[in-house]
Amino acid sequence: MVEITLTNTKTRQKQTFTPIDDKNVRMYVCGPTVYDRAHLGNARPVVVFDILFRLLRHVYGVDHVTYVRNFTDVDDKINDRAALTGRPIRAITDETIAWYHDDMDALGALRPTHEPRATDYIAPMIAMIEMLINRGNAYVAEGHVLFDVRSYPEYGQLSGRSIEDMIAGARVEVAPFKRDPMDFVLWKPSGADLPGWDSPWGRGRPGWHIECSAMADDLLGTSFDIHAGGLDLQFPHHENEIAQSRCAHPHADFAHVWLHNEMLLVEGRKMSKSLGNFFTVRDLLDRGVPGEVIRFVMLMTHYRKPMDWTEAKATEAETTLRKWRMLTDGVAPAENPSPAVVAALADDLNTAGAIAAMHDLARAGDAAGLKASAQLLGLLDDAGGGWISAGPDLSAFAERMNALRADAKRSKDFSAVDALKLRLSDAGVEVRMTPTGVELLAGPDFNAAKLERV
Ligand SMILES: Nc1ncnc2c1ncn2[C@@H]1O[C@H](COP(=O)(O)OP(=O)(O)OP(=O)(O)O)[C@@H](O)[C@H]1O
Ligand SMILES: [Zn+2]
Repeated sequence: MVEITLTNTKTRQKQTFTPIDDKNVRMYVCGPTVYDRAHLGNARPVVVFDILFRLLRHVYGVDHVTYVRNFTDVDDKINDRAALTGRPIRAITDETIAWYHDDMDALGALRPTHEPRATDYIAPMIAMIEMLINRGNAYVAEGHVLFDVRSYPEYGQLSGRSIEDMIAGARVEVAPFKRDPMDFVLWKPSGADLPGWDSPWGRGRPGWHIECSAMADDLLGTSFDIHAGGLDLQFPHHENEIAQSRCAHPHADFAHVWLHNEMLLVEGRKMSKSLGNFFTVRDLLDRGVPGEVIRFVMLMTHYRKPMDWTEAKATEAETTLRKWRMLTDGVAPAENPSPAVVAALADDLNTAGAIAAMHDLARAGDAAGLKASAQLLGLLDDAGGGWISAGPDLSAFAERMNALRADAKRSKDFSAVDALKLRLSDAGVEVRMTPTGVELLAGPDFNAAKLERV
């Protein structure tokens, strides 16, 4: 069996991955808060952990991996959006979830096994909060229920900070009813104009952190293998999830391995909705950047390193994919992906290493091996609609060439034909004259940017 190593944020070490139950490997990834289109930064964890999902399915079997990624469909950002637009909350969340599916499908991400909506899990959240109150880890104050961080001595271990450091470093809301500034909300009261559910503490709604704890517990159990998300969630979100789940189930250990992807940056800063420095996945797709290219660009950087989106990377990705498509067109994939590619992925998801190994396969002319390996990474998939085809559409250029040739035959001046031929071949397009007309073919040096200027 392939040995997988992963960098566990909890231990700060690269460790051999050993599932609790190799017949059911379980992973949870924090999903989006659904009030707006996903930006390119939001797509990074989706693509990165899709690779992990695919690798686990490859190693343990397609039916032996359970992947849960939630939708946070109750949140004050959603309430604000509803108030601003006058639209019903459910219309906003349904529409955003449909967009999310469209956009992430376009990136070739497999749908997780379960995609729970937080609002379908209010009862388990209330049950967990009651448990925390009963065990002395939470208290009721002014219609709120708060988690008492001082009741959990291990609080801060995931991010490796003391409570004092965290107070100093975080902009915590110091509500008068909190015993400690780090205490966080499990439940809060809802006025008549806000979504709310009946609870032992009156009509209200859950805090964000308890949502993930309750959904993970319900769908994966109290101890499971992997919990993942963006690095921006490590503190406080994941720290709080651990505190809630470990206190509610003291004999279980919640997630064994914690994985965090680094951020997608724009000029050195995290791409984020709040900073306003974002563009959406849909913006790129609508501009004609294929989802496969976006996916490839994400995979060019290791998930634990920050990355930028650049046009140069997109061009490099597109050129490589075209080359590989041409090489593998009509070729059946090998039975197994190349061991070098699998080994790179198994080494803490070294996707850049996997790409390098695929370049080696391409150079060696192993088209079947390349195709099987690329498909393990969700690339060169025959099914993907709107993805890069085997070659560019050159029909307009062929027409232009045929028209010029017809003119030239009459005028006996072939200079315009020759000039076009030269520009096409400079863009990597082979020009073949046949008795029935001209045939154009993108060669291995095909360059889309140059073709645009022909
Ligand atoms: N710039 C980024 N790079 C990588 N991952 C990101 C980035 N921004 C958000 N994420 C991740 O996207 C996922 C969805 O998170 P969420 O819907 O809460 O986004 P968000 O935090 O609201 O976005 P923003 O920070 O822009 O408001 C999380 O796993 C989060 O870590
Ligand atoms: Zn979460």
